[in-house]
Amino acid sequence: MKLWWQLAGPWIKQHWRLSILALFLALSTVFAGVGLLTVSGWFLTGAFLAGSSLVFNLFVPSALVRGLSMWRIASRYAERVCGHMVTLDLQAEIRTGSFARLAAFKPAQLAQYRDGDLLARLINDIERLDTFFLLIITPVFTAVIAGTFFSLLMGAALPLMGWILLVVLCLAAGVLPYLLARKTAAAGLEVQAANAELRALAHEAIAAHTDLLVFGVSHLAQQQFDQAGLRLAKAQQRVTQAGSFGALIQQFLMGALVLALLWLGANAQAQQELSAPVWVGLLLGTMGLFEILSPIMRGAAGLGAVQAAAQRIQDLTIGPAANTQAKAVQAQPTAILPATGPLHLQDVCVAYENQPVLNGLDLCVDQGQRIAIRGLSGTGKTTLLMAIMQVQPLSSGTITYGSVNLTAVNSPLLYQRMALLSQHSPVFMGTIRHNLLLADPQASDERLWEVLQQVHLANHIEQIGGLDAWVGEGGNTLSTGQIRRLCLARILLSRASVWLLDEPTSGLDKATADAWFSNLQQVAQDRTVIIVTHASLPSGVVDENFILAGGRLHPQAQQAAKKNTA
Ligand SMILES: Nc1ncnc2c1ncn2[C@@H]1O[C@H](COP(=O)(O)OP(=O)(O)OP(=O)(O)O)[C@@H](O)[C@H]1O
Repeated sequence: MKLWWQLAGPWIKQHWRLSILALFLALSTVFAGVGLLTVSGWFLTGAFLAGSSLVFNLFVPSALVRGLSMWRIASRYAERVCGHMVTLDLQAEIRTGSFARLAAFKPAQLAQYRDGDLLARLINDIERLDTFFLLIITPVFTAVIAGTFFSLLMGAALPLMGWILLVVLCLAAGVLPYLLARKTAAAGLEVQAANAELRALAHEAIAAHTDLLVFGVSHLAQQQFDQAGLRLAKAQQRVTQAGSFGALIQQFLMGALVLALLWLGANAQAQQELSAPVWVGLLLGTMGLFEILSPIMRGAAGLGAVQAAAQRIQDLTIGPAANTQAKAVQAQPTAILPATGPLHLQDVCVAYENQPVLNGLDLCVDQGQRIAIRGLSGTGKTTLLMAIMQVQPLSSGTITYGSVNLTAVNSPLLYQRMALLSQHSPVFMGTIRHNLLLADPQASDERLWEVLQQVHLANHIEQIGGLDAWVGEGGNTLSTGQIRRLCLARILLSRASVWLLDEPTSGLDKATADAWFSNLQQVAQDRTVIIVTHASLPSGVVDENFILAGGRLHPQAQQAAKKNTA
């Protein structure tokens, strides 16, 4: 409950009128239903007895039956609409809030989670939370109010019957669901975890589908999937079995209650303490109350899963990773970053799990200068670019741009000044135009065609239908080299003053790569460009070459650079 409230509380406080309306409409539906059965029982018995000489007013009960049935229909409809508005809006609020917090994570924080698990948290777990309002809060609220009211009514007719009804309702709507919730807590946890595992495995298997086929190991992925599916099925079975057993006991209780009321009522009627129409009416009304009880049992059986889901969402949004992010955001001063200036790295150290990768690295790049960084695989070239983008935190040292320390600059401003083409820059599902406008939403079509020309992709885009040509998920209608060129075109559109290009021409043939590099000076104009590459560059593309080795940059003569990469 506490976990759920932490997630749902802010929305409910903001929309308390709608939430209370939903609860009262549920209560109104129960009152109409129970009232309808009570009056019907009273009416039918009274009408029957009227035929055998008892005087009975037929007009009032028949009008009540019609009125209550109309009330029940209208109230049920309004309750469904309102209840679903609450749960769906609440779900949307939690989902968008969680996504926004997740979007602010740095890649290293996101890397702590499997993609499929993140999806499971944002979809399955948030969906699971709706059970709490619909199957716990609403029926318990109605059971408490309608149950107390009806017990008082019953007690007014015959006190013992009222007490028995109250005790049985407490057992059926309180004690039994509580015990069931405790019994299914562990299995509920398992259901959510197994669901997440299944999603993660499916996600990974789809991503690695070709390799799994080529290596002939798809059966291993299948086995893992089967095991997770079996684990989920077993956990769900445990929840269902416990839930069914709980429902059975509840039915027994209800049956025993009906028998007790029949017996007590028959005695009271024989002793003329209770009229027959009132007795039958109250009995049927009691049976109408049972309508509230079955959702409570379903809700109680799913409470463990709700608890687990709320915990998993909390771990993501206010857990350690999110806290680090929140602290970083709080601590972020809003220094103004100049549009141009020298980029200066001083004594920069970066380590992964205490393993140093960059170790006292120094670099100074003037505005408009273009440099290339080479080095053996794994020496830390990507890490260096990530450190400049403030994506990878420094263990020590400083990075300044125009004399402003980058740690003092908030991310949106930093990303206006610096653009990164990473090794895994993605193409998003959508059109070519959609993918390009991400870098500059105001860019005209002429400008888009211009950058496509610069990356030697314009002809192909014309052939596939122009800027509105659709590229599939991850750009799967394009070749690897075409995807890379589209990402390059996106960078060329960026108005940032510093371009950080990690293996910009990977996947391109040498002629296209050379042509692109040769054009770089013209397209980059007065931007600072740092290129991480293993390729040999045509002469004059960069002003300086460096080798990254031992965690530091070492200047390299142009000629030596060519030999090194040849
Ligand atoms: N998130 C991470 N957690 C732990 N170690 C990491 C992480 N990212 C990178 N490393 C390690 O840091 C080292 C430098 O990685 P980096 O990707 O910066 O190398 P690189 O020089 O760009 O390599 P390549 O030329 O192959 O792209 C590698 O040994 C790598 O295993």
